[in-house]
Amino acid sequence: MSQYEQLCQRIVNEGTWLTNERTGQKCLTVINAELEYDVENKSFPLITTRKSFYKAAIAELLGYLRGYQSAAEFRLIGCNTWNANANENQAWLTNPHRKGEDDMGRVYGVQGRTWQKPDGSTLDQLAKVIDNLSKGIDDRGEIVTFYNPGEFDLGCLRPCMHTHNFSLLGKDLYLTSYQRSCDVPLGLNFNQIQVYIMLALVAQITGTNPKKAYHKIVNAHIYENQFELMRDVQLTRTPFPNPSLTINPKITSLKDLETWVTTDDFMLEGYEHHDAIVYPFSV
Ligand SMILES: Nc1nc(=O)c2c([nH]1)NC[C@@H]1CN(c3ccc(C(=O)N[C@@H](CCC(=O)O)C(=O)O)cc3)CN21
Ligand SMILES: O=c1ccn([C@H]2C[C@H](O)[C@@H](COP(=O)(O)O)O2)c(=O)[nH]1
Repeated sequence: MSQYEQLCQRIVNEGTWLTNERTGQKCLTVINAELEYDVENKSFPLITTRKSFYKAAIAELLGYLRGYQSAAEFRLIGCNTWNANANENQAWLTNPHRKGEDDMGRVYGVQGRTWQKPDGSTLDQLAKVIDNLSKGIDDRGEIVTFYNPGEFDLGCLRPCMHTHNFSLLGKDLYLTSYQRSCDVPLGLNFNQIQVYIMLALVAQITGTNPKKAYHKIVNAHIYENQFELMRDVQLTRTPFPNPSLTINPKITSLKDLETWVTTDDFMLEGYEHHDAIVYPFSV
């Protein structure tokens, strides 16, 4: 079993059923999961016990790095994951801060690229980190955080994977990413790809060597309408070895990421997988 399936099995064996008020669903839940990705050896953590639509996960990350605020911008680059939270969640639809169709509000990349300061100016957390790492500097606060409790009412959802903390040891780059809440059948399929690529990409554009990425999850859950598919279908399958991912070496700056990079600049080799499983999504 790979670490992903081990976590799924642990939830099935040891989880506690909790009712989630926001979605009205019960979730089988465990607390504290720690995953590790070997970026140095290009072992790409892609789910193999079902087909992964990994390009959408890469597009979602690109949208965060660009500071997108609209589900329409995400759709244009091949990612449909924000349509429901932007347009179908009742609490957000009636929120006076919502700026109309597809607006997600001040979530994720909006915080990462334009954190509002008290004087009315904004702070670009990602640019600061990339600038420092490019100069070989780690001030022990190379952090990009999307978690801004003072602005939760300005966004459609609180960020789940909320903080990325980089560390430099000489030329070697590490990443520790923190996630408060994880939909293991759907969200984690995307989030593990994103943590891996976040380290690989930032290393590439800062001229450092990617080593390991550490992914720390607090609340890891399976929704009740996903449970049987997970236990009786996905967990009965044997995983294939991890595929490997190559990133276009022409990507060398944050500007490149903001302007011309697409999901075609991420090339996958050796992806063997079982059939697709369509898990229900709770808004
Ligand atoms: N309940 C819930 N779970 C999540 O994982 C989640 C949210 N809400 N809200 C915000 C984002 C949106 N995310 C999503 C949303 C949908 C898929 C999804 O449907 N994935 C499909 C394939 C999607 C495709 O074809 O592009 C899958 O089978 O993995 C994944 C992540 C992750 N986040
Ligand atoms: O990147 C993401 C974004 C969201 N999720 C999941 C985790 C939860 O199931 C929902 C968010 O609901 P909250 O009530 O705000 O916790 O979305 C994810 O796994 N990964």
